[in-house]
Amino acid sequence: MSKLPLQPLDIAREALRQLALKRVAPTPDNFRAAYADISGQPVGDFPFETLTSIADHLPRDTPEREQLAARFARAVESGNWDQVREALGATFAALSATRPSWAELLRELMSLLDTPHQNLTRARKLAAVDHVLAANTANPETLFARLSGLVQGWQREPLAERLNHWSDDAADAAKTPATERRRSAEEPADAVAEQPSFAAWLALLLRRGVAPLVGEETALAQEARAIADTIEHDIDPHAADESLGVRLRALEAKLEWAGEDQRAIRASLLNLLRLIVDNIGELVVDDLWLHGQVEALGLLFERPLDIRALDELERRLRDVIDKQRHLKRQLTDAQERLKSMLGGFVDRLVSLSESTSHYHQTLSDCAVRIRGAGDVSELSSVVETLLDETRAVQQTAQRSSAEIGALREQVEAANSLITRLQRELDETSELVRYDPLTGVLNRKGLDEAIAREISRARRHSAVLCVGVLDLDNFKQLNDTFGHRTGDEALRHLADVARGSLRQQDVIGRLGGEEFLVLLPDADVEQAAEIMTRLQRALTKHIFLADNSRILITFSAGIACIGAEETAAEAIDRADKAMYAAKRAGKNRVLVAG
Ligand SMILES: Nc1nc2c(ncn2[C@@H]2O[C@H](COP(=O)(O)OP(=O)(O)OP(=O)(O)O)[C@@H](O)[C@H]2O)c(=O)[nH]1
Repeated sequence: MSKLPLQPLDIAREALRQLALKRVAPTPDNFRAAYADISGQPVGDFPFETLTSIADHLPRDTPEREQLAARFARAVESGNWDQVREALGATFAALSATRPSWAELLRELMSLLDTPHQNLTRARKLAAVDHVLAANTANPETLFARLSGLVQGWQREPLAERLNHWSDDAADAAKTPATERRRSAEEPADAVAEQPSFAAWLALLLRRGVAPLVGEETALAQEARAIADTIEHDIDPHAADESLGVRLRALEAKLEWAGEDQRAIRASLLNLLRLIVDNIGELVVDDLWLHGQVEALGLLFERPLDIRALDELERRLRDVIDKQRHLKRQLTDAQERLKSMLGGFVDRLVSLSESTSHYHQTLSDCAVRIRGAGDVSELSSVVETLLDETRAVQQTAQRSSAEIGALREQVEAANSLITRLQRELDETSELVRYDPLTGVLNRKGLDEAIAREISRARRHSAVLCVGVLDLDNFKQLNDTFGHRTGDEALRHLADVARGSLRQQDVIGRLGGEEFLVLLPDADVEQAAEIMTRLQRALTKHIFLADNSRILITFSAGIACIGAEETAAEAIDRADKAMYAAKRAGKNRVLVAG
């Protein structure tokens, strides 16, 4: 009778028994040697180390993967190629079975788009899909992986409590008698509770959408709420209701008129604002900073207006007004001083001309007296008069010249004081929110923007990332081309950033060649892509200095502000990632751990 070949499990058991009998420690090497001895396969031929390292790196994030990885590890440990082959076969079979098809992926994506999530709005989900599609057109495999990642992320998101999410009104409306009447005998009760009726939606739209939009206290809002009441309590939405239709049509017509009025008012207000800004531009003659601000205001008008743009407009206008007020005070002071100096000057001139005209008169009198003089004694009295008068005129002239000299010194001192104050105001610019060199926010402006964006993100349960960006080898650029070119390079970076960042992103200068970017509604991956796009933009818009083309690069670190984290902590993490990017060879973007 032929002996059956031993099974791997039997061999393994026997190998362990042998080791125990021989009192040899059951280390992996000793076990493999015993196993090989019993199975008759030589040890040296089998790449234990390589395969063990592969087994160690297999993913174990799901129970199924854990099982597959354990099976592969056991096969490697057995040193048996057949088992390894089988384990690999099983792994591949499981992989192809678990990967969904494109159709399945898209179906799941669309279904998740419409699923209400606690922390994700539909708009944000659509924006994420849009972003993934835009960034991965070239490679279908990457696109598949990124979309799958998105789907898996959404699947992990907590669901919104549907009725709360739709609002209490919708929940109430869904349970109105009208809805109850619609419920058919075989329809499960909770299906109706789950899905508010069309009427409930319409009522919600009127109450929560239309009424606040037209102003809560207006007659239009009252009418919208009254129709919502009717829909919720009195009307069977399936029955055609004439009077409701008439009221809705009337409301629609009034809304259209109100909309036109509001559009006209908005356009007039914008025109007024533009006029004011243009006017400020005309008034400001020689202040570079103010000119820059007014230009920036003009540019803001070019963009589609949203609440962020209006915020920015308001802040810049306030800065301009503050600065103008400050300058105006200084100019008024200086004017007053000049006026009083000129007054003194004119007084001196008047007294000088008075004394000289008196002198001229005396000279003519003396000439008459000289012509008519009968003796020397008469002449000597004339000479004495002449000498006295000449001395008096000389003294007045000397006094006037000394006083005019002093006045001139005072005017010069006042002038240089004004120039110094003006320069200090521009240089420190801590009074305002913008960096005078680059036009982006300064630290003060950044602090305000961070506070604003954090509260906005927390209000909307949205993500907010920060990026710290530091120009590479800037000292070398300064040393080679001069400080002025260095300044131009900073300005160039700010200009390119303004063109490349999204409208909602905010950039500010932390100091020197270091900048901070706030990236609302972007997760770390999107934030890193936005910064990488800025790097590419810098290679497209090359910096020109003295006919040299200089490639400006930067290193950046990204961090998303955690729910329990302060902005300073996140910026600190981004800063560390930026330094890691420098150490890793510069010109790269790293995400903070
Ligand atoms: N032109 C100009 N230079 C500045 C300004 N602020 C700081 N700097 C210069 O920026 C340089 C920064 O040098 P480093 O800190 O050594 O940085 P780096 O040369 O960019 O080196 P890495 O950061 O390691 O790539 C210094 O020479 C500063 O004098 C500025 O407003 N204008």
